[in-house]
Amino acid sequence: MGRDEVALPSSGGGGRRGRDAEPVLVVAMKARELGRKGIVVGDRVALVGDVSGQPDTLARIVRVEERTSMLRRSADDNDEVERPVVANAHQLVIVTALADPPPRPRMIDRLLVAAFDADIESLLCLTKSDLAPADELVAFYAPLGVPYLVVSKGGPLDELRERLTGRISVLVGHSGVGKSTLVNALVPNAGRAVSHVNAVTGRGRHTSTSAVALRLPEGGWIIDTPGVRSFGLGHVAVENVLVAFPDLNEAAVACPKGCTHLGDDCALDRFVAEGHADPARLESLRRLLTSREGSDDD
Ligand SMILES: Nc1nc2c(ncn2[C@@H]2O[C@H](COP(=O)(O)OP(=O)(O)OP(=O)(O)O)[C@@H](O)[C@H]2O)c(=O)[nH]1
Ligand SMILES: [Zn+2]
Repeated sequence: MGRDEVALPSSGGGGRRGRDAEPVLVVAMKARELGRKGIVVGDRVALVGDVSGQPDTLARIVRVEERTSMLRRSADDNDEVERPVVANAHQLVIVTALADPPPRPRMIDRLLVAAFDADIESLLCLTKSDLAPADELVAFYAPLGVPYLVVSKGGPLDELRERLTGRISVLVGHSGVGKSTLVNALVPNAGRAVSHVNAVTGRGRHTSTSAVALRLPEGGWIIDTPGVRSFGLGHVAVENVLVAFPDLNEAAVACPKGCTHLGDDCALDRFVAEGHADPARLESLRRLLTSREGSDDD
């Protein structure tokens, strides 16, 4: 049976001191009444029992509050069974090195699709700016309007901090991109504040994925997803990508039923040719739609 760590808001409630204080971490297990309902990192839960957080105490999770968002992935692109990754996140921070390792635009595209599908914001965090310029990558993503930040080891992080404060942010990035460097700079004492939360899915079975929630000193959480190396997108419907393109979405009513928006009979081509939308936007939309197919860890 899984045990989860739950952070209690520190006593003092809404007051300033309350917000800045360290939360109490309570070890809790899912109550039987919850049945098959899974609990994922970021979930807000109701506890009963011993919530003192003292060693060897155990509380029970009796309720999972309604989620404001759910970042999901599927095992692979042919699998339509979606698996929850993080609940209630506000943004997905895609950490990409500008060099060493080189950027992988297809992976970035796929992560953006997952964020669109979850209806959460994205932020491109471009690291290792001492090794390569950001211009090319930034230009590539400009039509999508995704905000970005350029950082380097030892450099200022004010802007990033500002975007993270008071929010729940999921950090994703491949090995070596500098994610740990970033996390250590953002959360001094990361070791102490670490909250290991096991993702429990489906029938109470543990997945191999475990995420780590770290509380930011300024308020807010960053959720590191070390086990999530790839994001299968088999569960993402075309419509869920298209809604992120309001400038094109309306024109799609003229498309044939079940249009993939990739073929010759797609109405979006004419819409753009007639000057109603930016061709670069359609190109980006199609790139994202295409990124959902094929191998997912490229
Ligand atoms: N030149 C340069 N090197 C950096 C920068 N940030 C991190 N590194 C180096 O890149 C290497 C990988 O950094 P990590 O922070 O461990 O990367 P990670 O993404 O956490 O990688 P994993 O731990 O494998 O998941 C280390 O040798 C860092 O010192 C940077 O801005 N510039
Ligand atoms: Zn179409």
